[in-house]
Amino acid sequence: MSEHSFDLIAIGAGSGGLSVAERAAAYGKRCAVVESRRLGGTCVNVGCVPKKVMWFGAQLAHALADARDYGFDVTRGDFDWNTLKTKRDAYVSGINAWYHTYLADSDIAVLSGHARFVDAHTLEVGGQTYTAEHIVIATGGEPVWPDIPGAELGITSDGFFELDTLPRRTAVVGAGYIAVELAGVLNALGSDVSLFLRGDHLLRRFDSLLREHLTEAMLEDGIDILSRTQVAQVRRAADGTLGLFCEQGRESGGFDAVIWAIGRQPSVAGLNLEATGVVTDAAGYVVADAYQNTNIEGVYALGDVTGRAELTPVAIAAGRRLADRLFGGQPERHLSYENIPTVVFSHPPIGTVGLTEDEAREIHGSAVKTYQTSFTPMYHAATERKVKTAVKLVTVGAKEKVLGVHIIGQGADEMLQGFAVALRMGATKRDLDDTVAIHPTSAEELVTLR
Ligand SMILES: Cc1cc2nc3c(=O)[nH]c(=O)nc-3n(C[C@H](O)[C@H](O)[C@H](O)COP(=O)(O)OP(=O)(O)OC[C@H]3O[C@@H](n4cnc5c(N)ncnc54)[C@H](O)[C@@H]3O)c2cc1C
Ligand SMILES: NC(=O)c1ccc[n+]([C@@H]2O[C@H](COP(=O)([O-])OP(=O)(O)OC[C@H]3O[C@@H](n4cnc5c(N)ncnc54)[C@H](O)[C@@H]3O)[C@@H](O)[C@H]2O)c1
Repeated sequence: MSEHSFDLIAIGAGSGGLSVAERAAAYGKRCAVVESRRLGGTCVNVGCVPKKVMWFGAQLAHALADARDYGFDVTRGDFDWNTLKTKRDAYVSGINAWYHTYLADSDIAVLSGHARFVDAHTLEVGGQTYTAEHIVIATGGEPVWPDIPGAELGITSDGFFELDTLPRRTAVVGAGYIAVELAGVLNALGSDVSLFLRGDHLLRRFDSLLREHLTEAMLEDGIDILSRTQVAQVRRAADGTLGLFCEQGRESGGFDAVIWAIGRQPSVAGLNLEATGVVTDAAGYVVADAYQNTNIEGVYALGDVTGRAELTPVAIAAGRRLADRLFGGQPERHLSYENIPTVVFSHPPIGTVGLTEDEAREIHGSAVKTYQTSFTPMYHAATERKVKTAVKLVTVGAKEKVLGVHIIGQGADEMLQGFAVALRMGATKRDLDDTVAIHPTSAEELVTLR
């Protein structure tokens, strides 16, 4: 095999591309990843990792507010954005560097540059051609910018991670994961945040219990939530601040930053997919079947570029399973996209897996039974600030098989994983009831629901 010929090339060294190449290499295959930017992709550089560091900072800000109630003589004092940003960026750079060493140690070639298909088995990167029997499109996605006058005055989540100072006033536009998470972080760290929703609710696809509790908590934290407000224009005022002009005639000014969090789109520009005949859908996502096959033999797609459950562990799981299937003698191995647990790192966090109540009722009608409770967790017994926790179980049939577990509240992020295992194994309400509670915790409410 020449140095330009591989068993497998992954385009994109993000969660998906790295995992498929890593697993394929473990089977003794000759692999390469192509990356035009930094190793690690969205999650490591402008996604989960730096976001979670900021979320920890925000959690600490909330804890500082509670500390006096626990007897500590502390005042909030100044917050130095630069300290947090510098430590966060150093942590991310450390992961980038670790990947370089790890890939070299794993005998996985890194081809730096933008990949462009020449044909289904040939790529051009930096003027050089490379061939592989198997090519995996794992190019991920990028933020959507609105097509309105003044859009360029705002930033996206990528720009959020470049901010050198904490904006005094921030407008966040959107209602999904990113809008909710960034609004929560900025607010906790001291920015005056307004959240502009196009529709009525944030996190539209989530269970209503989660939506309602989060809205209440965000309002309580001082975030201004403007629903049914479609931003039509951004203008810079004479004092340098930004103003939003909305279709509904509303105007809102004085912002130091406007963050577009209105969704993401697949990164397929410049890939020259036409040379392969690989089919994309109307939104540009690469169409892949349950086995990550595209319509062209030897070309696969996984992760965000396929538009399904855009989460890091999903891209990783799809990549590993694809390598197991191609090289590990497991011809049926593939990822089930059902019952994928997910956490929104809001304040408080949300953990959710399975069907929402509305989805379950649509499928199973009156066979659905739900259990729910809402309470003030013990942590807040001593604090003036009260943030509620709420849980809901969605079950079906006489055996009350659990179809959905929905949690919002302190610790929900760490609570969910085990319940996701139970749901995957087909747990019933009785199984939860028969599990002895852990006391005193919030999680015990899920095994004591009546
Ligand atoms: C702000 C934010 C927060 C998030 N938080 C979470 C979270 O908490 N938990 C979670 O599970 N998920 C989170 N996600 C989602 C997660 O980051 C993605 O689902 C995950 O990174 C997808 O992995 P991927 O491999 O499909 O794509 P990516 O990680 O996007 O990797 C694709 C890579 O391909 C490269 N590339 C693209 N085109 C080419 C080309 N033609 N040639 C060479 N290289 C190319 C890109 O530079 C990129 O590095 C978050 C996302 C964002 C934006
Ligand atoms: N904690 C996590 O795991 C996490 C965190 C961040 C992102 N992600 C992943 O990344 C994906 C993308 O996140 P996202 O927040 O960009 O997308 P999203 O799809 O979750 O939300 C996009 C939001 O923008 C709104 N919107 C769309 N066009 C608009 C417009 N013109 N004006 C106003 N609002 C508009 C939509 O109604 C929606 O609420 C998520 O779906 C998720 O899979 C995961």
